[in-house]
Amino acid sequence: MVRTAVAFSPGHISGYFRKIAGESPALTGSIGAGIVIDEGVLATASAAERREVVVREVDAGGRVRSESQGSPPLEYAMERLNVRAHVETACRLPIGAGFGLSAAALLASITAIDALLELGLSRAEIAAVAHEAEVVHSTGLGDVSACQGGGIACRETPGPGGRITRIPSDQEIWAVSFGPLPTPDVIGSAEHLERVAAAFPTGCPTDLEGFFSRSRAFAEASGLVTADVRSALEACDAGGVLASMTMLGRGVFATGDGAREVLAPFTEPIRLNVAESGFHLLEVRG
Ligand SMILES: Nc1ncnc2c1ncn2[C@@H]1O[C@H](COP(=O)(O)OP(=O)(O)OP(=O)(O)O)[C@@H](O)[C@H]1O
Ligand SMILES: CC(C)(CO)[C@@H](O)C(=O)[O-]
Repeated sequence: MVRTAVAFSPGHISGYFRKIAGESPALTGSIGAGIVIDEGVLATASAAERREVVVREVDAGGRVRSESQGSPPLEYAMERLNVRAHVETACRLPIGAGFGLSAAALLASITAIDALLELGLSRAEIAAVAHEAEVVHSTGLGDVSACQGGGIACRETPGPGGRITRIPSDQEIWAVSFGPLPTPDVIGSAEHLERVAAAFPTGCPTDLEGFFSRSRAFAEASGLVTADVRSALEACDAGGVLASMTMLGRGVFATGDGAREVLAPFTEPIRLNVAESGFHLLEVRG
């Protein structure tokens, strides 16, 4: 039997953020808040002579919807750790749509590689490598920090070692995705970042409602709302449903009575729960 290690990381819906530029990738990141979600990325690692990554999007029944080879941030992380492995990732949520899947893929894959090759990395070391890969590849700023634990996570200082407060919640979250909004296009643009910085709300939320109100105010002031997102937000407002835009994706997330019904005419809503915990190893076989 081929020896494999399997790990999971939750994804993260960012509600609002502000880039904090430091002198190195480790000191660069974002502050802000988001929801760590129970859907994310499952990574399976096995021994290989080369660095190989297979990325799969699967449906609820586990059937493969799309498959591609390679993941630049993940190959960067393997290079940084000076290891070679074959990694397969699987996710049910769409990639690039604001569910923080690049961070989840990194955290799950590095955790699996660490167990497979018995590298002895601590959680903080796994998060540090994942965060560096995100920053270097402009695929995320605060998602790795958030996915170290569960809840509604408010990042008060940048980086995975930063100060984070977490509020647990058993409220269902409903999300719709109209398509990707490439993260590098936004976090690599000085103009977007200036507007995002000016839109940043003060203080950490103390409950889900406070998180939604801050996220929505940010989305409106950020200039990032697209026409399709606007239509869904207006429908939520008309139905008295708390909602905001997934950062960074062309999508909307909502909560409370009627959220599913209000979003259903746009496209099939996805049901999510607030995650109880962060990335973790599931098993080592063989
Ligand atoms: N499931 C995955 N498995 C492996 N690599 C991934 C995965 N998801 C994303 N990546 C890598 O991250 C890169 C950038 O992804 P991107 O930031 O657009 O996606 P995302 O993290 O889902 O979106 P967002 O940051 O907006 O939430 C992809 O080109 C890919 O290389
Ligand atoms: C930049 C970002 C919105 C991309 O998902 C996220 O990493 C964050 O909140 O910092």
